[in-house]
Amino acid sequence: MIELDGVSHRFGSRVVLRDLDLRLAEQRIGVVGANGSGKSTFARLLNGLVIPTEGRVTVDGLSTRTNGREVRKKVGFVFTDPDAQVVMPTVAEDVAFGLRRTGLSKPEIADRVASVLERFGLHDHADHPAHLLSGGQKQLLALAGVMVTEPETLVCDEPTTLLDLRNARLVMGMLAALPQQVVLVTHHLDLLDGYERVLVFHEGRLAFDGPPAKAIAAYEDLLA
Ligand SMILES: Nc1ncnc2c1ncn2[C@@H]1O[C@H](COP(=O)(O)OP(=O)(O)OP(=O)(O)O)[C@@H](O)[C@H]1O
Repeated sequence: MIELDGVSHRFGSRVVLRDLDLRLAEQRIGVVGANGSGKSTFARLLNGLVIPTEGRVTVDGLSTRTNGREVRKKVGFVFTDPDAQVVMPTVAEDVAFGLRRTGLSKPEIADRVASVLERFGLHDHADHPAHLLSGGQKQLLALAGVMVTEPETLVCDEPTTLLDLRNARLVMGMLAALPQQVVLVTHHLDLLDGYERVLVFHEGRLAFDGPPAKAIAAYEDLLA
């Protein structure tokens, strides 16, 4: 369970998020809002990539400020651009990278990597250079690299923005099938169909918090 208590965040003198008190318990949570409304900053608070200048974020009681490493084991993060995340020469090595400090043996790592590559449809590419994958395959690889660490929550910051329709569907299909909690930041409101809860940000404030249809109506009102 991720909780935010009295959270505000500023970059320099600029307040980009204000007064957030939230408990994120639902399995599928969407995050929408205009450019610059604070969505990415909010997403990054959830696993300690950003530490709030006021208040605290905890994951199962662990503070992102003091327990960043433990928190990041529980909360995985997928960036918009997989090139920010894909770091090793081959597909299999890249997935194994996330397991390097887990104390797992080499055969255990190889097993886990093989099963994740199979699940994400990348098993035929295990020894291929990661940089030669298509955009959609790279995003799947980034997702596989996070999922191999078995996080309880996956935070995705516009993971389909750079993808064509086919690849976006592929990635969304994989996300939809995950048993884990997913927090999805997106500008594509149709992706939030079936989500339990949608947070609408506006100028750094939480302007609406509720089911998708009402959230989308609230978002449209804000933009009108
Ligand atoms: N590292 C940073 N240093 C300074 N200002 C930042 C930094 N990151 C974000 N900001 C500012 O914080 C505000 C919120 O940015 P954020 O990226 O959270 O918004 P967003 O809703 O995700 O936007 P978009 O939809 O364009 O991705 C913006 O005004 C942005 O310029």
